[in-house]
Amino acid sequence: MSDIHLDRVDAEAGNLASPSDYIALLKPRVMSLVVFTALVGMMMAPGGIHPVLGFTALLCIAVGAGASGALNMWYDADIDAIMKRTSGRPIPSGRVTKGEALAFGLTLAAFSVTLLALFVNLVAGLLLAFTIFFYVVIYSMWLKRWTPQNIVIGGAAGAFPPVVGWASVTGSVSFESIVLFLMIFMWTPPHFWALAMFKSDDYRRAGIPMLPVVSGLAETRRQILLYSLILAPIGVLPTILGFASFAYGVAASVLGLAFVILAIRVYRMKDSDQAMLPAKRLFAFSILYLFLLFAMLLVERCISLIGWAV
Ligand code: HEM
Ligand SMILES: CC(C)=CCC/C(C)=C/CC/C(C)=C/COP(=O)(O)OP(=O)(O)O
Repeated sequence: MSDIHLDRVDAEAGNLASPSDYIALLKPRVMSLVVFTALVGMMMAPGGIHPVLGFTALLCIAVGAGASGALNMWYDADIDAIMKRTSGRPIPSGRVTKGEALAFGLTLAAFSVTLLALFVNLVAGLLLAFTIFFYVVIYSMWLKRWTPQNIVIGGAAGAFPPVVGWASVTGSVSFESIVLFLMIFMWTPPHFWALAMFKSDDYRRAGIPMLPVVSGLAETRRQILLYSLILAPIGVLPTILGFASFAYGVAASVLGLAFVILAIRVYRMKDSDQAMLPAKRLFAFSILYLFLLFAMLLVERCISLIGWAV
């Protein structure tokens, strides 16, 4: 029987997809922070945008991010079925066929890019298209299965959303939006490798060359600390470069110090440490860290807009 026929047999065996399965294809929890960073990029851009256009732009970025998640799950269906962490996802569990996920992702990608390009501006539309392409083709189809540096380069896909948000307002890429890109780009390796440390058996079973699988836990711990030491000062760049307040700089410095302290605790872990609490703590803190940095930038921007309006 053909793959598609088998897929259909699975789906008709009582595993029919529900709307929540299609929502799961969008990776909503991961993408929520991605879209938040895009909102901050949009709000920090000079000049402002009509609320309707701003909402449309954010909707397109959210739908585009979801589309990239669905296309990532379509392509990764084989390894997702092998890894415990992902085996319950809609495609490996037979609730959605690969063909349905592919059609769903392509439709959402085409819709979001076209709407953003026509309703907001072409530069933002092209940047969104490139981000989707980078995540689905460059990262998921090529880097992820080829090199232990997969998430370092692939991390660029996750760092583009604030650049797309900024371009939605200005129609261009600026030095400040590149700084926002850098903050996420340098954040991604410690964010992900902390997780990969306690999920390395999954990746080994799936044959994915993640750093802990290829170079071992000691090298992974070393690189987590290295990237964390680079990330901490980059988080303070908005103040250093004059587009955030001194108060933001102090808070970002404290958060960066906390990030480095957690990374040092990971670095000091023993290979025999099965619980891997320091790695789990760093992974959880990495999400809070990025959210707090971008939330502080957003609050500052809103205060300045209100102050300007009053
Ligand atoms: C190549 C870059 C990235 C990789 C390889 C990566 C990898 C992962 C993985 C494997 C998970 C666990 C997800 C799960 O088990 O369902 C995760 C969780 C998460 N990631 Fe990342 N991530 C990346 C970039 C980002 C970016 C750019 C953001 C946001 C700006 C982000 C935000 C999150 C959030 C919020 C979670 C927690 C989701 C949950 O609680 O289920 N990630 N990441
Ligand atoms: C606007 C737009 C297109 C935004 C996309 C932003 C983006 C690329 C975020 C990265 C999210 C992520 C979990 C990557 C890991 O994929 P994985 O396949 O390594 O993770 P998995 O194993 O959990 O599927």
